[in-house]
Amino acid sequence: MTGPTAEPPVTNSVDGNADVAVPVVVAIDGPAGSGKSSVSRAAARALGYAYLDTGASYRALAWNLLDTQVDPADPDAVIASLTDFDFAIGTDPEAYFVRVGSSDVTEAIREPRVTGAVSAVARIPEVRAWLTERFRSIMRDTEFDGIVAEGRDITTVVAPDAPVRILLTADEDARMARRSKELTGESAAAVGEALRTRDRADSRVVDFMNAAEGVTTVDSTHLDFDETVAAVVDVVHDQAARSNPTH
Ligand SMILES: Nc1ncnc2c1ncn2[C@@H]1O[C@H](COP(=O)(O)OP(=O)(O)OP(=O)(O)O)[C@@H](O)[C@H]1O
Ligand SMILES: Nc1ccn([C@@H]2O[C@H](COP(=O)(O)O)[C@@H](O)[C@H]2O)c(=O)n1
Repeated sequence: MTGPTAEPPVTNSVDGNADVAVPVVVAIDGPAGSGKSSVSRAAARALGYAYLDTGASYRALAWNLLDTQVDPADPDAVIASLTDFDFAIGTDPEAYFVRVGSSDVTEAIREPRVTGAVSAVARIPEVRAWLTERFRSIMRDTEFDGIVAEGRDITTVVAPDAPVRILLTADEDARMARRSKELTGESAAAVGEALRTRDRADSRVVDFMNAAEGVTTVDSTHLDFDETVAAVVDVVHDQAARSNPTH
């Protein structure tokens, strides 16, 4: 399927064929609760692009391990599980889903038990390499004119050459308050602690707190949701035009 065209497709001069359109990759990283999933999906919709939630893939793997009673803290067992890990993720921002085998796990992967297990899985290098390959192939094969891919290492590892790279951030108080609003059954203190613990664990593996060279920071601490989406879309328009000045 092809999304509505909001941006002229970028042409590929790398292989010498200036007429081959390649999808524009918009890479977005940031800490937990910074708005990566919700803002990236809304920005993808506004741009007519696909949307790739890489964290959902790590979560799907963690869900599968819990479901099949494999210890997420046992790297050898986790690596062995990849052979049979059959997952699919929807990249149309209007029809997002995550499936493992025939189970729709779109909601289940957000449960605190999965969130609590995912960092252990994500620190295994073989898991990162396996998923990174999947992400690159999804980005390459998209039928949309572009794809907004969000996570922790998209600007630095998965797509360091993306024409648009953004660090989406917000201060810890703002992120905790937004997450608390969503998780009404849990105390603000518990939500805050879970968020801090996960960021601490994840940042031992990749740096998503500081913008790498060439990455534009969008700080949403004092922006509402729509203003944040607009700020991201503005960066895309500026940087895509700069990397493809003929359009
Ligand atoms: N600028 C904003 N103003 C107010 N609320 C926001 C803003 N940006 C995002 N939100 C809200 O903050 C919450 C967290 O956003 P989201 O789940 O997209 O973050 P995330 O970075 O993907 O988190 P995680 O990494 O934990 O999955 C959501 O309820 C979202 O609607
Ligand atoms: N590029 C990424 C994306 C995610 N992770 C790990 O997955 C966890 C869940 O991600 P969310 O964005 O859905 O919160 C996250 O805590 C990381 O452990 C990753 O390592 N790299």
